[in-house]
Amino acid sequence: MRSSRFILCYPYVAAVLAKDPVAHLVDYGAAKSQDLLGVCESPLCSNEHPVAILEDPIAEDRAQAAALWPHATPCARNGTKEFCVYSDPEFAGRGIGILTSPERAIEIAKSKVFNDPEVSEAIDELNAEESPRWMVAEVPGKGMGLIATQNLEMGDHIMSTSASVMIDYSVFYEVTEAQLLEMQAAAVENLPKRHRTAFLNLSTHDHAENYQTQVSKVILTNAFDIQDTGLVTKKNDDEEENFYTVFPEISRMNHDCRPNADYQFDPETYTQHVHAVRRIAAGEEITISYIDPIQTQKDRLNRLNNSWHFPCSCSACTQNKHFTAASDARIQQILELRKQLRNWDPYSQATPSMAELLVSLYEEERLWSNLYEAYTYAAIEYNGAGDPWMATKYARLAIHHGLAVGGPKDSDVIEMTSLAKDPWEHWSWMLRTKKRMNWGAKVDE
Ligand SMILES: C[S@@+](CC[C@H](N)C(=O)[O-])C[C@H]1O[C@@H](n2cnc3c(N)ncnc32)[C@H](O)[C@@H]1O
Repeated sequence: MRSSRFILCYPYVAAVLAKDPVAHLVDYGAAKSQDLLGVCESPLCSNEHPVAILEDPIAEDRAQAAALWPHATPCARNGTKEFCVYSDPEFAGRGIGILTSPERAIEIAKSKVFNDPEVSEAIDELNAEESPRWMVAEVPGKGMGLIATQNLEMGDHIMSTSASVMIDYSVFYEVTEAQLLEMQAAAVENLPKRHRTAFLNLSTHDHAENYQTQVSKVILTNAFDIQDTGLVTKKNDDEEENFYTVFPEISRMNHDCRPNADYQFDPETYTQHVHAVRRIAAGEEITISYIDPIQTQKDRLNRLNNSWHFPCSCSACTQNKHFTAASDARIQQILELRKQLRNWDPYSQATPSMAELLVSLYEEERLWSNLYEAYTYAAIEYNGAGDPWMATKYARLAIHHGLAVGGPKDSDVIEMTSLAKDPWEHWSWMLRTKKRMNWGAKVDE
């Protein structure tokens, strides 16, 4: 399962796309009121008014969070909800700024990554401001981009970096635009100079009139959507747990509908990792996809144009109409096959041959980032039909490719590791046959 996604719009206007996780999908078995106090104008934003603090339901959290973070201002408040900028200029050797509630700031400050020196030193080492594997250079028609400086193989590590600024989604719903601008700018100001410069050098897509707008446009043009990673505890289903996050070096990568690299966020280290998803030659541009690539050319172009405001010029978007029609037909068939393979009703038409076809369609479409999903479908389908050896072959391929894309904690990688270890003990063993033959029902009778 993907834990982060590149997006352009702020959450309240973004339609966030996620890739297609396989194993856990197998079904077997606005904006609110803006009634705000000014940024830190309220006595409740300061610890200097003990009477007000005693009467304030979140005073205790605010004081505790302020004690745990080197910087804990400015803040903005909406009724009983409050959000502040929590900055640690020493985090991972280059600093971080997080816009969130006092309660979540406490939880984050107490997490292992902020307390275990071994974890923080490890991130410090990973943080890639320079690398022998890539360099930043101008790419015609795209601004700056990342170029491979050596040949890379599928699965090769390209870079890992910790975040500059992380914005709790709730902030977007609860604070005014003016407050958001002020808080974002403060988070960037609190970064150490080198890191701040890397952030401010990023593309704003178009002209920015002042510093606050520049910071805001950098965030809009370069943020990743960190989703469902368990970074913070959700108290109920309505609560957001996503963070809008900038990783400056990684944000230099331009879009391609058939990219040669992919990224994954590790919540235990607050680090985003990038790996090659196919062989990349020295001198080639390193690219990622900003959108779900399993869409027809027209839908991809619309999505990039509407959300990102640039015309897609990648080879899959600019090939002639005959190749485009053939590619779109493959995409349509991929979508249809996935539907069948996900269906565990006795009347599903899914077979191992269908899964084989899915694998070859992903290959023809050069969907290297998604290929492990097709391998996962194939492994489950073969196992469901009682062929443990072909199931193991595809499980191993899924692990190999899935590690580069989703990492070791990806749900499909975990599922395939368990299948490869013992296909006969895996939940999918003979499942398709059992369903078709209604074996479970006979046993129950
Ligand atoms: C995250 S930034 C990528 C790095 C950026 N090119 C730079 O100069 O820092 C995203 C912006 O890069 C440009 N961009 C990315 N991929 C592109 C592509 N395939 N074609 C044209 N422009 C692209 C667009 O301006 C987009 O808003």
